[in-house]
Amino acid sequence: MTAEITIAIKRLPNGEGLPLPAYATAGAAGMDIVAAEALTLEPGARHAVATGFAIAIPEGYEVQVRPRSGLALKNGITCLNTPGTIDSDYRGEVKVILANLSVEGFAIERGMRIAQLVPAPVQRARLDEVDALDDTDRGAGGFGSTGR
Ligand SMILES: O=c1ccn([C@H]2C[C@H](O)[C@@H](COP(=O)(O)OP(=O)(O)OP(=O)(O)O)O2)c(=O)[nH]1
Ligand SMILES: [Mg+2]
Repeated sequence: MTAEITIAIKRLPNGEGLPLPAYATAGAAGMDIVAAEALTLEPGARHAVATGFAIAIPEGYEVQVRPRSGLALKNGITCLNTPGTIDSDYRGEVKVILANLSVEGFAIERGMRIAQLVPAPVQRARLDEVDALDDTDRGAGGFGSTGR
């Protein structure tokens, strides 16, 4: 059993009767979250899907909203902004920005598991503005500069 953090969760009126996010298996990295609304996502469309809950993440952590591979592979449904970032100071409803990359419409049902939440520690940084950066072998080479 790895260390756990505690995240406060508040069920919103539109989340009444829905399961809260939960791990599907003992070793799951993500808690599955369900849709709090029903809609059909047309090909190429996107929608911020309601989840019916809000959370308060401890300072020093974020929660990532990640797609489910089954929906991606079978239906072309993904999180457009993956991984979505839930800030520790956000108190609004968690939403899942789903996009349909397939050529068929996809029906999202209320209660359907649409994404997963993965908490992660956050490393913040202070910027130190300088006139010159140190030299490296790579230098400014990037974007395929080392070949295929
Ligand atoms: O998949 C997501 C991504 C974000 N959010 C919420 C929580 C997050 O804390 C807030 C802001 O997200 P982000 O910083 O990614 O978006 P932004 O476009 O930079 O908005 P803002 O100006 O509000 O920071 O929106 C979600 O509910 N789901
Ligand atoms: Mg932001």
